[in-house]
Amino acid sequence: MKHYDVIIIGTGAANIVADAALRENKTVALIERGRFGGTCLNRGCIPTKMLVTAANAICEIREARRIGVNAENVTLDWKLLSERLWKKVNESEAIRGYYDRFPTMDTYHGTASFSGKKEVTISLDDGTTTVLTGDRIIIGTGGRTHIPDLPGLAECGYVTSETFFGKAYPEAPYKSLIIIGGGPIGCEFAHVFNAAGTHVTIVQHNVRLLPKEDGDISAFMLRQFQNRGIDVRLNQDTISVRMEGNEKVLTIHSREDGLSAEVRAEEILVAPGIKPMTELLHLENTDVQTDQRGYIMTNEFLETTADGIWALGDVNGLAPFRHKANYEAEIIAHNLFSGMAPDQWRWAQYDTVPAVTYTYPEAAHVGLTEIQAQKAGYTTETAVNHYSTAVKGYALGFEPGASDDGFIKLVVDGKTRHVLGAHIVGPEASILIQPFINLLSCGTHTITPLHEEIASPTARALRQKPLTRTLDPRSVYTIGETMTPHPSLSEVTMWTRYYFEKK
Ligand SMILES: Cc1cc2nc3c(=O)[nH]c(=O)nc-3n(C[C@H](O)[C@H](O)[C@H](O)COP(=O)(O)OP(=O)(O)OC[C@H]3O[C@@H](n4cnc5c(N)ncnc54)[C@H](O)[C@@H]3O)c2cc1C
Ligand SMILES: NC(=O)c1ccc[n+]([C@@H]2O[C@H](COP(=O)([O-])OP(=O)(O)OC[C@H]3O[C@@H](n4cnc5c(N)ncnc54)[C@H](O)[C@@H]3O)[C@@H](O)[C@H]2O)c1
Repeated sequence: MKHYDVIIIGTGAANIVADAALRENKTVALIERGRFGGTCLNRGCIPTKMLVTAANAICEIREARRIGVNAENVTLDWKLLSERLWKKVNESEAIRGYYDRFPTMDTYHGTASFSGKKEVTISLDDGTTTVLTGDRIIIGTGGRTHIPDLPGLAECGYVTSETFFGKAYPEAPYKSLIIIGGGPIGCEFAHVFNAAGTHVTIVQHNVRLLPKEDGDISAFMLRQFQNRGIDVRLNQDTISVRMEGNEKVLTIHSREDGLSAEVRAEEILVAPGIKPMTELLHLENTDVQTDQRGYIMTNEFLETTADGIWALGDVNGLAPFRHKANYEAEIIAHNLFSGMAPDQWRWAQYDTVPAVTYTYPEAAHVGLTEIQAQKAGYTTETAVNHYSTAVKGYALGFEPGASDDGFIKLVVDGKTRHVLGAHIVGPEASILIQPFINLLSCGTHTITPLHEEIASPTARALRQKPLTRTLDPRSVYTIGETMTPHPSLSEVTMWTRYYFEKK
């Protein structure tokens, strides 16, 4: 049985912790059951944004007519786009080789599960098993698509974001596509395939598209989708799927008027949310506790209920975004492997996690919605400003009062006039949101305990002090520690700290 200073399960954002441990010359075991690099690179943010960027260009070129630019026959070269996409995704093949160069690291390709409190058994891909122990164990196993229990779905076949960026990747855009789920995955895929000429139908359970966005933004996005010919069915129960010839037929049931209907397409993409990858871990052999939904509970230091085990990213159920997973990984790396004394430790705050949906146009937000702010007891004021009011917005073709004239909605505390939340819908919302993320992230923060019952002796002591931290807006370190929506162009400007530190 081999012993390590650090065992890391999952090679998404947890690789950041691996890098920090290696810099401290720790012995590290890195375990991955799928492709090295995790969801973001292999089947998430990166390949979707390769597709979205091409789809954006199609929409922009078509709309440029209104500012006097005519281009005929705008078509999508799916083959070229796909070649570029897979070239990027296949960078994952180099990741394991990169880590294998470190004498203090062993990489394992297989499925990890706990066989003891600090003991991990790996079912390796070659059919053998191996058992490891570790002083510190980091769980970064992510999540995967939650498949609804829908009669006929398995028999008729379907794709998920995982299989789409795998065996089911199509040789050409579908002729027609049903998308189950109107969240970020459903809406981004709808945008891509609509731009590619596919007839897209979204079947959404919620009464809104993108229900995690401000209500006005959801309504705006619905209008844009409908104007571009996407068939959006809101407030629906999915009942069953059957084949009719080569078509998949989905029966739906309106939750509003009780009427049933059928939608049909060549393929069905299932995107109704994710569930945590915890079931293979056999956490019952540890002291790691999960919540009712199966997510690993973590505190503000990413400690779990088990001594010496940390968890980060999608598996803890707190804002499933890559920038949030990176932020958490950097906190663990800083606290465990930078040689900092506990009073220099960092802790996670989740009130400034930004979110961007990369549709056309983009939707971005940080902080509270108006309703959330009112529920939190604020007397709110809002300010709305449309793209058409700015010279650049008008130059881009937005006319006052037009149905596609995007906007920013600021939610402000009526008493202090502090910004509580910013919500933007329109071109490059992912970039326009960044100043508000920086604004809300800067200043002096006092530790906010999360899951107070999860408390190592150090965490308890730091909470009692209580620890404070000042993020000076001018400091490159503050810039580096402020979240940047992944993968927005703001990363070019916001990742300066990495270049400064020559990482
Ligand atoms: C289609 C799609 C688009 C997305 N787009 C964006 C976006 O634009 N912006 C954004 O911020 N977020 C986006 N996300 C979300 C983002 O990808 C995730 O939040 C992020 O990748 C989570 O990182 P992680 O490190 O927690 O987990 P992951 O990157 O999922 O890594 C976990 C790894 O652990 C491995 N693993 C699991 N169980 C075991 C085990 N028992 N043993 C060994 N290995 C195991 C898995 O194979 C996986 O490789 C998107 C997600 C999807 C699906
Ligand atoms: N740009 C980004 O940052 C980005 C992009 C894609 C995904 N992600 C992340 O990945 C995660 C998964 O994305 P997602 O869009 O699948 O999840 P989601 O949970 O945000 O949205 C899923 C939607 O599906 C609907 N739904 C659930 N069950 C349904 C059913 N049976 N029939 C019809 N509709 C149903 C829900 O009402 C919900 O609005 C999200 O948490 C998201 O944060 C982020």
